[in-house]
Amino acid sequence: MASSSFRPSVSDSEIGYGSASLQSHRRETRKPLEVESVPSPNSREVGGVSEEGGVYLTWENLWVTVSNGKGGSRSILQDLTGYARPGEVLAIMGPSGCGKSTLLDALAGRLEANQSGSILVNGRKQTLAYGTSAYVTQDDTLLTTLTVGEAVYYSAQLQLPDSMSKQEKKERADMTIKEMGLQDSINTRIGGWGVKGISGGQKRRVSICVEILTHPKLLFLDEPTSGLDSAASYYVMSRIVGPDFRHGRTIITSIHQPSSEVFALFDNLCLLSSGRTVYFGPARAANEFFSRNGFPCPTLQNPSDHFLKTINKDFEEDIEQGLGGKKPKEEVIDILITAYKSSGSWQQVQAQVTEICKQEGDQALQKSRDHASFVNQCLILTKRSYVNMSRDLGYYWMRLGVYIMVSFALGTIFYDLGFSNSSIQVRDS
Ligand SMILES: Nc1ncnc2c1ncn2[C@@H]1O[C@H](COP(=O)(O)OP(=O)(O)OP(=O)(O)O)[C@@H](O)[C@H]1O
Repeated sequence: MASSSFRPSVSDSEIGYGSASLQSHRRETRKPLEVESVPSPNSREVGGVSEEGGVYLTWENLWVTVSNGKGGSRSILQDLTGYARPGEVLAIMGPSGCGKSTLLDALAGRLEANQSGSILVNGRKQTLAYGTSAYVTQDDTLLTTLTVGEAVYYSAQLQLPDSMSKQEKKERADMTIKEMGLQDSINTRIGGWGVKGISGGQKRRVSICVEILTHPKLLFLDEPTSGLDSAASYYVMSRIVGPDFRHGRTIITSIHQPSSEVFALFDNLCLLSSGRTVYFGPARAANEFFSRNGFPCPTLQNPSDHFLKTINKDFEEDIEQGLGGKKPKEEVIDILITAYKSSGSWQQVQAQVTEICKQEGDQALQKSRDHASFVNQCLILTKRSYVNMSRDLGYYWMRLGVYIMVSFALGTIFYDLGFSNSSIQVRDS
């Protein structure tokens, strides 16, 4: 699991996690989802159930509330319902501040804020076990002095169990590096402030490598393409959500402004505006939803740009609604939210959630995977820290300089002090 600075405090809600995979001996007998949905071009659906043995995540009536600083509260997420299935990629999109990261955090069980509603894993309220899920945060927290290979290999040693040999861990690290297309940069330093290293896109991929070493069934990605140009974004996203990588995995990603090529990689889309659902459903049907409600995407415009422009109320600009004339943004958003709540997409989402939850009977809790023992973790961290410090000359020499200065300052106090009481009193005065 990704490093997390906080843990959930949701004891009063129905929310719970667990790791679960569908028991293999019941796989053949599982009923297909009976919901008629637009088939996804990317998913590997078999009789309505896209992938087997994976993690189905559903959330219903999810609210997240924070204090508004004036003794009251403010809802960041309002009554969200949705699902994510194995072998599929769910993209969470919306204007800045609409609640994308909050939704991801809530689903991943990393939220401190008050939340209510139900989040179920394979139809059950359960806790995701170690190694079942991973969370790639928006910021890359990598040691800049290590090479790509070292960063991934040290992580493999920390995360993978002692029952795996060093060679097996190395192989897993190499395979993951290859999977993310980083084999040519394996010996290049990550680099950072003042030291040139790999590119921003490669850094994002290293961060992802580190998180997927345990082969998590559920992957959360927070803005995996932030700071990348459109070509790099496509390259990164096509690696992450490509057919080989997504197989059996449930991937949920928040994303700001995908190009049309990147957008085409998504199966489902959750479009948020001020914490409310504007649209949830097949990504390729979103255009039709906007057109049907009077906001067609202009020719040659990227659909995702059009969606975001239409529902972004940070900048006052009236929007043309078909023949209905221009409408203020607030009104446009309300029209779309109301239209979604009365659409077939909304009914399909509810039906899918119900169907997924119905299948819970045959889903066993997955055992928590092992990681390196405490002693091994201490040894690996010490070694990694030593490598890091010895390579970071500025940090190393600056510390050495400070220590020498402090020693000198303290030494002068005792220099030529003598051994008698009077000499100590003289120095004291
Ligand atoms: N702990 C908190 N306390 C108060 N407000 C919060 C808290 N967490 C999030 N918010 C607010 O909730 C809203 C949604 O935040 P969030 O980070 O989820 O948005 P986002 O869609 O991910 O934004 P961006 O795309 O810019 O990263 C923002 O207005 C933010 O200020």
